[in-house]
Amino acid sequence: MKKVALITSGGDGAGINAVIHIIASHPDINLFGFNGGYQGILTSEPVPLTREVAQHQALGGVHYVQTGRSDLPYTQEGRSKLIRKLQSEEFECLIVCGGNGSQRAARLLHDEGMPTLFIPMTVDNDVIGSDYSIGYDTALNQLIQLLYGFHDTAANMPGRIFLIEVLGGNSGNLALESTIAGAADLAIVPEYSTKMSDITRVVQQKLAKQKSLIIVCSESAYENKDYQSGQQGVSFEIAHAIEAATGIRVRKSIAGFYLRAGRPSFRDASLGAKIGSKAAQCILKERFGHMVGVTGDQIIAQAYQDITESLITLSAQTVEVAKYHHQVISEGR
Ligand SMILES: Nc1ncnc2c1ncn2[C@@H]1O[C@H](COP(=O)(O)OP(=O)(O)OP(=O)(O)O)[C@@H](O)[C@H]1O
Ligand SMILES: O=P(O)(O)OC[C@H]1O[C@](O)(CO)[C@@H](O)[C@@H]1O
Repeated sequence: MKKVALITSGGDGAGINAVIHIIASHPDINLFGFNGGYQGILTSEPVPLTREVAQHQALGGVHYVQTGRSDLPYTQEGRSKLIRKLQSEEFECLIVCGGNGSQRAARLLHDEGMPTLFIPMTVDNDVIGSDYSIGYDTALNQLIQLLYGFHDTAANMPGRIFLIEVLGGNSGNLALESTIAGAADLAIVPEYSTKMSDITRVVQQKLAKQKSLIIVCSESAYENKDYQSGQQGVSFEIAHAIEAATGIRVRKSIAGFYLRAGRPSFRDASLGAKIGSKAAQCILKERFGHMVGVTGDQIIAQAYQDITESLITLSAQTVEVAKYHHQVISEGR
């Protein structure tokens, strides 16, 4: 029997229960969850995640274990405390599910003596070395539902400008993908121009040809690139500039945290089950120090040392489509 600990860390992501359900159901794995991310390893009691506990909640929107953010793993002292605690309870491995920050911490812990496995889970879809992170597709599905509504009201009351700010951290993934799938008119993303003069110029060009506009902006689309993680409200600055340039009041909406929640989409549930299965295999083979992520349509266990720190980019094909339909501002840079 393998005694294994699991945390979720960073923001929540629909579909992670599908991962955990498969691992928890394995007869040779004794799985325990700590609530509250890394900090929870020190401050909470391990919760047994058995087949019985996991049953019927694989598609649930409430995680088997609660997630969290903490400063603990940033210091050597904090990491040593975590390792001592996990080793004193004879855990053979710690599974960390989270975004790229959690990924860094999982690797540090592994390098410092606590075997870890990492599973990408974030609506930002910006984990290094994985094409996909659990939760991303569900968030996009939530966004497209929202865009149905914007199209309807825009058609019912022409002449309006709608601006929707979305989560995504430093990545424009959510904003750009929802723009092209949701037939929005413009995406304002940190990877492309966020200069107010470019934005207002493109808005005016578009308004010369159409009555209403649906614009999606990423929460990090600040003109001066001065975005702090989790900060919201850039849409108010952008709206102000558009109003000054066009004289049209901008109808603003922030598509906030519900994007991270809800029942998983088919893609998240399906990839979740497959990632869970691959993670279980890694545990049984004691193949630790790996990320169980997605490359193309394959679930791959990749050794940490083979994951190169690289700039996370938007999908080239998405960018090509967005540029072709003038849905992203590439001029002015
Ligand atoms: N550079 C780092 N070194 C050590 N630990 C880190 C580092 N970055 C993040 N962590 C740990 O991982 C936790 C989660 O990181 P972070 O808040 O960046 O979210 P994330 O994993 O990137 O997920 P999300 O995409 O949902 O924000 C932090 O609270 C901290 O405990
Ligand atoms: O929930 P918090 O801690 O405010 O974090 C918000 C951040 O988390 C994310 O939702 C990722 O989980 C980012 O898109 C966002 O910037």
